[in-house]
Amino acid sequence: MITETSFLPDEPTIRMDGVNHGYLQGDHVLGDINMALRPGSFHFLTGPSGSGKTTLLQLMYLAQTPRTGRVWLFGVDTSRAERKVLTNLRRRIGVVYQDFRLLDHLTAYENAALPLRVIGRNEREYRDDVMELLHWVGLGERINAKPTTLSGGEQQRVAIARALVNKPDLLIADEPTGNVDPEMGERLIRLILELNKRLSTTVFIATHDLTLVKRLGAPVLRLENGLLMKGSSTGSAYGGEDE
Ligand SMILES: Nc1ncnc2c1ncn2[C@@H]1O[C@H](COP(=O)(O)OP(=O)(O)OP(=O)(O)O)[C@@H](O)[C@H]1O
Repeated sequence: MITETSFLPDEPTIRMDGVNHGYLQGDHVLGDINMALRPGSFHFLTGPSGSGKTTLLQLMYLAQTPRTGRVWLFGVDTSRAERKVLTNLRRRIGVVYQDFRLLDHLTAYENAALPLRVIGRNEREYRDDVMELLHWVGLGERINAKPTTLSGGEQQRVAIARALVNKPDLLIADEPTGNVDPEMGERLIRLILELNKRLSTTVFIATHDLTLVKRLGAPVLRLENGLLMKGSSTGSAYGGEDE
């Protein structure tokens, strides 16, 4: 059993060995996923609706445990780690959920600042950073608004700010531009790219937006029939460290 997190900089940020997962007896939403993401890499994940993108992301941020196979995070085999270690690993991941998961009783500012509050940071230290981030995602005028009064796109931008506020080592985003116009979508992805370059954050983004993917030119992995393929639908099965 692993009881503490040691930092292993040369290890992939995330590695999956023989991961198989499904929900109903006999189904295989994901079959034999083998992959490794290098620290500081940036990937898009595409695939038809229902191909298992959200499932794969949930396995990455430990919201689900694979039926078989292993998930390694920051060099730690999560199947052998204690709960306390898993909590610490999880805190190094920023997640943008497809359904946002904002807290309705908190303002946009409070929602975005939540990860910092949870780890006990002093508001005086982080207030300016959170405000700057909210301005950057175009919500400078809406910092005191509650989620129920925000549009879908505005809620999505709060969710992105919340995922980035802690400068995570790994950012996982499920359709982060699904509710904003193309211009705002590109601006948000460029913000994430900046984080990727400046802080070497590893980024993994599931999206249907193939136009955006093409324009940004980042490597693409594609889920098809339960397998992870490189690039387009004609690409080869993905079985190793990314280039
Ligand atoms: N909690 C669940 N219980 C049962 N089946 C589920 C559950 N979650 C997902 N599934 C099924 O697993 C398959 C993959 O779903 P998933 O949401 O991972 O796909 P996706 O590629 O993210 O889809 P989309 O692009 O539409 O969001 C689908 O057939 C879905 O119906």
